[in-house]
Amino acid sequence: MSKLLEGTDRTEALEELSEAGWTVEESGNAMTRQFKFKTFPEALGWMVHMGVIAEKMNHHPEWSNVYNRVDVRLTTHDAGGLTSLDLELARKMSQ
Ligand SMILES: C[C@H](O)[C@H](O)[C@H]1CNC2=NC(N)=NC(=O)C2=N1
Repeated sequence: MSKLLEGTDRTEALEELSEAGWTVEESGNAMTRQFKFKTFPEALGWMVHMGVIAEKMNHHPEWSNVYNRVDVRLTTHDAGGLTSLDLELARKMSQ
């Protein structure tokens, strides 16, 4: 099971991801970002693409889609907070 992020590793990683548009929830246990696409098919295609990646990682986002928007929340349920898996998936989503 992945360990919770702590200390400077956590601080530096979350600073990097905040520059990529991610926001850490008040609890500190999850991070969120909204993705906007030109069309619904584009948003759906991105979800399918990221869904394959998430399944390969065995680490799955909490997400919702409205037309061309996808709202994503990342947290590691098994650990009860943010781990390196959340960072890895956030980086892949942010490419
Ligand atoms: C049994 C299975 O490995 C676990 O439930 C995996 C699946 N995907 C997961 N995704 C996320 N975000 N957190 C988890 O703890 C998690 N655990």
